Amino acid sequence: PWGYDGDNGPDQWHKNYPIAKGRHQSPIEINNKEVHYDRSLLPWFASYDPCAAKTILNNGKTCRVVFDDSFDRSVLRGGPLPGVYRLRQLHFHWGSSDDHGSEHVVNGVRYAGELHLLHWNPKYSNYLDAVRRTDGIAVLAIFLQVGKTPKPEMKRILEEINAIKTKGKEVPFPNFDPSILFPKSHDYWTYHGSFTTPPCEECITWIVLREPIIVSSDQMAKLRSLSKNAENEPDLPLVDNWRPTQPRYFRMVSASFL
Ligand SMILES: NS(=O)(=O)c1ccc(NC(=O)NCCCCO)cc1
Ligand SMILES: [Zn+2]
Repeated sequence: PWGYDGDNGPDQWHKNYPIAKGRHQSPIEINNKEVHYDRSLLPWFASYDPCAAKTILNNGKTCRVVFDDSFDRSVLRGGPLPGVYRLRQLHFHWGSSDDHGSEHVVNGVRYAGELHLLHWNPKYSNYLDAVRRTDGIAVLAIFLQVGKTPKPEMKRILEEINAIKTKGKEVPFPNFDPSILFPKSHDYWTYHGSFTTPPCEECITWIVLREPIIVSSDQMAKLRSLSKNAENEPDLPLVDNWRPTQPRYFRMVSASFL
């Protein structure tokens, strides 16, 4: 199966997922020189129900929090989106050290990690149908920057890490509103792209926040303490689960700010 190692890593994915060599792949480099300020872009809003949070799990590829998306309970709207999109899950990408780990890169800056909040368009009958549509999915991406004054709200997620150390572990994660993780500024870049892992479908409206959230080096170390193997297998650290940036081709990256 696909992974992030030499033999099954990003350069090999196209063998089983040809769209990985498509024209609308993610992540990408976001460079000020090539970004277009779009004053018609609206602010985005998240209205999340804390009771929609269900579980937190380790799937061997990332740490994921799953939400009830059986109705419009926790939604993202506004920004570049034509309507409301339902929150389905959030997960992280991180490096093996603090100097890299994000998927998007901003003016050459790599962050220690990246948080993705994945939402789908309820105009489609279910998530798997939305994945096949260019306007099916919206991902809100937030950079994790290592600093001295970490965001206390990250603690709740990192406290659960010990319970999901190995692949396949899943525990209840009730009463959590992920909007407490948001930075002050809602400034964002937006462009059309894809899943950053197989199946690499080009179904995502990306909303990448300009302002990172601050985490501590210890908090990043906590994420790196996860294992990609199952409980009874040799220990393999779950680190460097990020895809390198992909060609932008003829895509416009719009900015909501000057
Ligand atoms: N990192 S990312 O772009 O936010 C991302 C989110 C979900 C997924 N995968 C996913 O939802 N898979 C289940 C449905 C796949 C349909 O074939 C992959 C990458
Ligand atoms: Zn992701």
